[in-house]
Amino acid sequence: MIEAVGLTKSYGDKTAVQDLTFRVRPGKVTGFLGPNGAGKSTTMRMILGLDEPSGGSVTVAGHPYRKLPNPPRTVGALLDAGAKHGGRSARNHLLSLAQLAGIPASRVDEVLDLVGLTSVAGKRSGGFSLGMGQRLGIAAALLGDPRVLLFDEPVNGLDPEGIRWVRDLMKRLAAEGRTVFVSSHLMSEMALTADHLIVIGRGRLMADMPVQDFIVQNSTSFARVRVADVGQRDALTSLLTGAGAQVFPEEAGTLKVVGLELPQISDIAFEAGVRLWELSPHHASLEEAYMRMTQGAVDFRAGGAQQPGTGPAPAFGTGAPPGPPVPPDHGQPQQQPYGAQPPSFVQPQENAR
Ligand SMILES: Nc1ncnc2c1ncn2[C@@H]1O[C@H](COP(=O)(O)OP(=O)(O)OP(=O)(O)O)[C@@H](O)[C@H]1O
Repeated sequence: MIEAVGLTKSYGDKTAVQDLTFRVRPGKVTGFLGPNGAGKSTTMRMILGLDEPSGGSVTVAGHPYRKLPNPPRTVGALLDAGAKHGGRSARNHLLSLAQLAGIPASRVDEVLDLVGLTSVAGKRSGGFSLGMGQRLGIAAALLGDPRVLLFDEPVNGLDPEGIRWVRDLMKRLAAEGRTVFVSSHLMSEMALTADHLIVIGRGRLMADMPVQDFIVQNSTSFARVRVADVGQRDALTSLLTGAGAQVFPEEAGTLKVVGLELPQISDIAFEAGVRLWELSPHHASLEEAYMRMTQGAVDFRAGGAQQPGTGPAPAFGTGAPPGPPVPPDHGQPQQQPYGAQPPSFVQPQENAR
């Protein structure tokens, strides 16, 4: 179990993580979701004792990481698959980590086998593909056979086969009763992998619930309505709104209607003498719900087309409201802005077996 209480981290006047309280339970894959810059890596680093909280606390198996009696047996982590000595073979890389942690060398071959790297164990890891590098990072995380595992964006850059492999592995580890905490900015991936979701945006908790509940609460059904006479659109909007619907005009001239069944919309239009050219059912995807929930909580957006908090209000739906408008923050680097490379294995300098 991982438990955060009021966890906060500030860098100068920048608050990366704010008052996060959550529990990550064993026997489940818990997805840690948030857009770029939401504070996922910072949170993971605090869990692993690599960053000191500015406020609050976080414990793993009841202890702050640095006070764990036997860290590598308790927690394994993949933070950055690139953090390895490329000149070393995969086996030697793992052997050196095992030695530092007091883990028997025989475990190295076990984990190489587990991640499917046995046939390339003697090859320089510097020549590995992205997928092989991820597997090696995962092998390092598994070395101590820990009960708690953290993976930061483990499927980044992987091909579909690699993604599937990681997904199956996470599920298997959770089925063995381990605590599996995996970060991602992809809702679609987490919907397939995770049992439980913790969603953050701009460092704040936005959702903490089972995936199924998130789906039920956030996948919104709506109707798309096209009126024959554009001049009647506003009148129909008022009638539908009066009947309890939320109505949003769309760019194509259609109306998006939330909260009324299709026959109700049809009847209201019929009684008002409004001729419809389209009345169709639609379902917002989970990805859309997540985007809507975290809208305004995004530090970095591809193409720079939209600044944080300045996007359109949520078009419809039931997600949490977007955060308040926030000034752009393009001065910050996107990933691992700390200078030092985090280890792919949380080093047990003390108390190693
Ligand atoms: N050492 C630092 N100094 C200043 N600001 C930092 C530092 N580390 C992180 N930040 C800022 O804190 C915020 C959270 O960053 P973090 O890397 O934890 O987010 P993330 O959710 O992991 O994002 P990504 O998905 O892009 O990795 C960002 O605005 C980032 O710029």
